[in-house]
Amino acid sequence: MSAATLLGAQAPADAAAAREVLLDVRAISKSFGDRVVLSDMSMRVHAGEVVAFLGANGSGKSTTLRAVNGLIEADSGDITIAGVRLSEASAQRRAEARRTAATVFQKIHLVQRRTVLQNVCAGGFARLPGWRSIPPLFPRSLQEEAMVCLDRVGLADRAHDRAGSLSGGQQQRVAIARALCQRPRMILADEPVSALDPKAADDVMRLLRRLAVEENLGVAAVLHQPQLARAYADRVIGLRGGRLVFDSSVLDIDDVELGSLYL
Ligand SMILES: Nc1ncnc2c1ncn2[C@@H]1O[C@H](COP(=O)(O)OP(=O)(O)OP(=O)(O)O)[C@@H](O)[C@H]1O
Repeated sequence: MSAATLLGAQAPADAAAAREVLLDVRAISKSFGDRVVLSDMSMRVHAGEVVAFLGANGSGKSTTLRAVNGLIEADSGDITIAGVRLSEASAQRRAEARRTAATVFQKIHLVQRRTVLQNVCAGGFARLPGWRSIPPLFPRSLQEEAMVCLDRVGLADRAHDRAGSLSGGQQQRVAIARALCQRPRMILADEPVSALDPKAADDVMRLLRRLAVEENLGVAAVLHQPQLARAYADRVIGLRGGRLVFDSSVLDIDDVELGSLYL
């Protein structure tokens, strides 16, 4: 039995169809100069599911997530986040919608000399317009909320330690707590486990799956390990050369198809 099955059965595709759509990407394309890196890419993320992006280096996985979180803008196509169609929304509505999708990166970017709690509070502060840097003191209510977020990732007992004293896997869980402090509906994780050892990678993936199953968050994670997708995702999106190759329930896809992405 896979770890994901223990945490909650991986949903068949028709179950996902009945859930709320948190992210709807329709036919987006993106070029850098004359280089097309994403063509007609479409995908959805539903509440309560983990979607894994797989594909060789340069296949467009991160570009898709960046078009969602606003680090880049797609050249064409449509993105709807939490019911807000970005192309038709005001700049303020677009920013609000994008804040419902918190991003976690491979490079963890905690302020190492600050405490774990202060780093998590920064996620709550990021909800405020005009936020730039971590202030020395956070309001008590925000500290309490940050403690709850740390508890959700199993690190409340490390709240007052310096972030730099934690292991890589623990720091990634703190980064996820910081993302939770933004009160997202969805977590976009761009290679969240690529820098971690196998045990820490499992811990982080198990946490993301638990947040989906128990808290109804949507999770979209770029992964380089097909076996982690198989263990922890409900759906797998395969990309090759900026094009969607498949979008399947993990129950319907075999190792040959997964492996073919890397040929
Ligand atoms: N800002 C940019 N300017 C120019 N080219 C870019 C830019 N961002 C990405 N690219 C190119 O777009 C292509 C797709 O990149 P992307 O990061 O989406 O791939 P990926 O599937 O996430 O790959 P990897 O697994 O290596 O991270 C790559 O060839 C990359 O070099």
